[in-house]
Amino acid sequence: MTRSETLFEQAKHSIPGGVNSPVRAFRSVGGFPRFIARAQGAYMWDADGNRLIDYVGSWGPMVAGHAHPEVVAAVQAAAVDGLSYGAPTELEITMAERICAIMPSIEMVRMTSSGTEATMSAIRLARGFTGRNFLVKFEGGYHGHGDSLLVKAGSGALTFGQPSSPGVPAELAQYTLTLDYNNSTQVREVFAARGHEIACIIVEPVSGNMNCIPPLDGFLETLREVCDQSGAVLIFDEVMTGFRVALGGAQQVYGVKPDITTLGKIIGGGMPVGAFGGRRDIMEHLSPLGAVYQAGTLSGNPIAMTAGLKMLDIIARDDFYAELTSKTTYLLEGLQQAADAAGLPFITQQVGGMFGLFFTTESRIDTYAQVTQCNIQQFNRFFHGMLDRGVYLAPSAYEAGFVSNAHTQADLDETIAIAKDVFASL
Ligand SMILES: Cc1ncc(COP(=O)(O)O)c(C=O)c1O
Ligand SMILES: N[C@H](C=O)CCC(=O)O
Repeated sequence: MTRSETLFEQAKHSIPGGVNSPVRAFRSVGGFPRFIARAQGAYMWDADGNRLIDYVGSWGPMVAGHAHPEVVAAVQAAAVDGLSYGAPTELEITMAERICAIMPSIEMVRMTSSGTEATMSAIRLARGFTGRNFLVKFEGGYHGHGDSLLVKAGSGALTFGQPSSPGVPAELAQYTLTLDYNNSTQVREVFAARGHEIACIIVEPVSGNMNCIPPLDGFLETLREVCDQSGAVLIFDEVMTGFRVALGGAQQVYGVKPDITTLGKIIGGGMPVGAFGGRRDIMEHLSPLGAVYQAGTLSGNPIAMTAGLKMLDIIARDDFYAELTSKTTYLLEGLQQAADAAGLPFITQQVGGMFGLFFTTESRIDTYAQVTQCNIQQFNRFFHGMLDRGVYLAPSAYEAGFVSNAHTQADLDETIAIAKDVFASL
């Protein structure tokens, strides 16, 4: 057995499924997860010493590469001043002001310790603000594991066959209305019938938890319109897309302004962080100003704020996103050519530094139903072929992939050359 296999067996005795987050267990693709010993730039090294070119990037946060020297130095310097105070700091003001400057739809923001907390808190706030109970989400959309949001959810919830988790009371789940992503007609119909009961729509503006699916023209605009007409709150869950598809997130790319935005991943520079923010008149309903309660012992943690602020410095530099986007495009064009040469039905989709790989005869994928029709077995064989040769892709056909600016031309070329071999072997 390899060291990773041995560790996995050991882990299963004391950690449910051997992992602290289900997708890591590789159940969707089969085999055993690689236990990671260290990471630097575009690479991770597993417990057996294998170097892996990484296109997961801790599920998004590592947009500038692993262990970026500036982030590491900032964290080391901050740590000697204390790890947590449970009292306000100037760093938190700097972080809030930076977020508000980057995303003009955000007038006030509150930090949390995870994306899940951010989305849970955002929907509670929307319910408290509107006095309504129902929320709209989209099938295959994943917004963390808050009860109201674990209904027909994406990501690991989808691949483990339990998109609607046991443990979520039916009485609560009934308030979650789940519609089809990219289906504007259905959204209009539901709002025409029940708009007065709906507190909010929560949407991944680019869907990244059922592979990578950009919004169709007019879809996000329709969400904005029905919310304006009904008084519902429009929540863009940009935990994944924020600072990933562009500095200002999907709302910058598509020019649609949400009422509330949820953030996470990149904003923590690799530390556990989330945030939610938006219109001042809504945010002022939060405790201690307003009656909607929300709190966190480690919220605004000084080390996390330091890492996140350094990350914001790095990604705000000239051409960061032009470079990230062109690297991603280069990779995907290379993969497409390699698949074409092998005669395989395969397409890719991309928004900024985020991408999707689909084994399909379709020319594009716009819906959850289409994703489920893709050749998942072929993806799984591709995944293992790449992994065996040193390329680490997301271990599921229902996850997006991520490029970082630490990926060099040589890394991308190496990945494409490996993919040529693997496609030919499928
Ligand atoms: C779009 C989206 N929202 C929310 C979350 C939840 O974030 P976290 O895993 O930090 O709780 C995730 C990722 O897991 C996500 O991709
Ligand atoms: N798709 C999820 C995050 O975006 C995967 C991360 C996890 O659940 O561990």
